[in-house]
Amino acid sequence: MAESAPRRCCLGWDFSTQQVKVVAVDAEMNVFYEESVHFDRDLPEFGTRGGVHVHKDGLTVTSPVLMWVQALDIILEKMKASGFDFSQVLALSGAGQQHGSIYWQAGAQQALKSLSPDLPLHQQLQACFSINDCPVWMDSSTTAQCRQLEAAVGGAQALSCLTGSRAYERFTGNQIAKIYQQNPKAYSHTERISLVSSFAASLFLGSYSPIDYSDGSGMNLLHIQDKVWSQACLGSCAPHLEEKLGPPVPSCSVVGAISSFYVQRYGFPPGCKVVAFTGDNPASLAGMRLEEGDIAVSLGTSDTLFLWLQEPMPALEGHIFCNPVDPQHYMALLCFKNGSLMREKIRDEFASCSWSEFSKALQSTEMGNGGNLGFYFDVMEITPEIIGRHRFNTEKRKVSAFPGDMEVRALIEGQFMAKRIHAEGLGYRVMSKTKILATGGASHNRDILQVLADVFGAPVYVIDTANSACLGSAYRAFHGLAGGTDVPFSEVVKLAPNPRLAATPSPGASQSVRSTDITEPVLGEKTQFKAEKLAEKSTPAEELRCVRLCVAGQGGGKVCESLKGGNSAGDLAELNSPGLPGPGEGQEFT
Ligand SMILES: Nc1ncnc2c1ncn2[C@@H]1O[C@H](COP(=O)(O)OP(=O)(O)O)[C@@H](O)[C@H]1O
Ligand SMILES: O=C(CO)[C@@H](O)[C@H](O)COP(=O)(O)O
Repeated sequence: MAESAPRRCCLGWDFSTQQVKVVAVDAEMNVFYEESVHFDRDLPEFGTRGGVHVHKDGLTVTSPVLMWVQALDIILEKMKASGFDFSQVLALSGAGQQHGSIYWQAGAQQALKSLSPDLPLHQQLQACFSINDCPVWMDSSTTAQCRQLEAAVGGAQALSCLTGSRAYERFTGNQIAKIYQQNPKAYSHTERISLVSSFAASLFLGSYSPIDYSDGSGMNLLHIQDKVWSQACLGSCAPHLEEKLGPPVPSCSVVGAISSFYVQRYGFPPGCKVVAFTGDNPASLAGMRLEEGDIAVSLGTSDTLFLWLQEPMPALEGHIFCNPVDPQHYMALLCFKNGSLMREKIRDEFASCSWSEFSKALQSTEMGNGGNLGFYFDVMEITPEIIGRHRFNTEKRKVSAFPGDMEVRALIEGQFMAKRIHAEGLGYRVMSKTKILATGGASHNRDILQVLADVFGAPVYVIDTANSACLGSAYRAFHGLAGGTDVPFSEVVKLAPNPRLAATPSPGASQSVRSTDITEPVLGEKTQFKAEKLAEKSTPAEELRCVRLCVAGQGGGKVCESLKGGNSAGDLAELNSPGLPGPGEGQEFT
């Protein structure tokens, strides 16, 4: 709740997959206010599940743009009703789910500039969008556009060297290309294309906000070293794209002052600054004050794993983004689509729809799950591209089910094992000083964090606010206010509370790695090699391929010659690329 004594602060927003959230942070870096609006629960008229619409083809996934606008109206009204003192807000920044795109219709800029304080935003912006249902990060319908883009720039590795990633279906350039090809009329009526982050910033600015370098790196369009749009990529995706995107800016830029709409309707000070919004994962990096050598694991709608990098080393798996708090540096990211919604499904099937029953199942089963392994991908996974549930018993035979509690442990161990193996594929090594920083909704669950500590063999830390994207956005607002690039981010947030230890590896974790061969793929060193070896001994060919895909992904492989050099994450591992399955049918989350 807001306090009555005036408290100068910055606001941090997060427009994530399932909700809009906000925190207020005071000058001593204390969080003193939090609020959220949940799309499914608070805006049922939009008919979303998990904040999205999954279309009949199982691949197309969208969210209604007006739902996001209305969610902002609701959360601002909630803040006002609680007595929140908007007059104390010095600056604000925010984050958005990455990759999603918003299409502003010709004339929308004018509507944004002339907002009346007498009406909520959603009533005034109804006619501002040429696409009402926006593609979001869960979409995997643009394989054809991905292949076109890679071919246009000389292949997947060449695209990765240029933009930090090979072509991914959810990346915005490929989504824009699909809109242009399938709905050219809507494309030509579009005067501006925003990411979810820059769209949200535009709502506060009352004018189009530029895209920041860090979230812009998730589009397959930005030259991540030169920090300009790649003409080759733009040209391959759609005509006149550069003018529809506008020039990208450093992530710590002040993009303007808040619109008079907020001054008059809510009492924000007219000088309140808007600092460029960025992607939710980059914002989380800021919120957790990640340092080189640490690894962050975000357990939100998606699961992501990210680290700070000094030098970009783009490969065929994972992503390199411009760093949101230091324009000279980068971050590496792996994204797993089957995150919280997959855990919710297993919870509902095997733990009576209850997180406490889910925790009991983890407590009642042994580390290593007696040698039973499971990989669960109810929707087409991103890392690696695979679908289905794949369980292997102690004899390494594929089985169709486990007893309930074992199923829960197999899911969580399998999810973290995949994360460790894919991180190692990018060159990351768990070392004695490694800290894992956990965030996102599932980081509330201590039993899940214990498995994370056991699988990585490293301590897990959390911050008090599980929403590190909001927190990072407030910190970034302070950074922008203090002068952005001229001031080290670490200096601005030095008063922020340190992360708290939440779990340490259980005694015997390393013991069980050595003592039983089946736990090695889950807990041990050289995991990929051993998992493959185990599987080769006893698993039929098709299942072996599945294990390989699960544990090894598609391989990081070659480093771009031009980018070779020091890498704080260690040397990039050469993986044997096992090849990928063709795109399969997606499934609806239910
Ligand atoms: N106690 C818990 N144990 C495991 N998962 C949880 C728990 N509480 C919340 N969650 C998960 O957190 C998810 C939301 O995480 P959050 O980081 O807020 O997502 P997003 O930012 O993508 O909207 C929910 O889908 C839910 O499954
Ligand atoms: O696609 C990615 C990252 O590449 C996702 O991580 C989205 O950014 C969605 O974030 P959450 O809503 O799950 O936090």
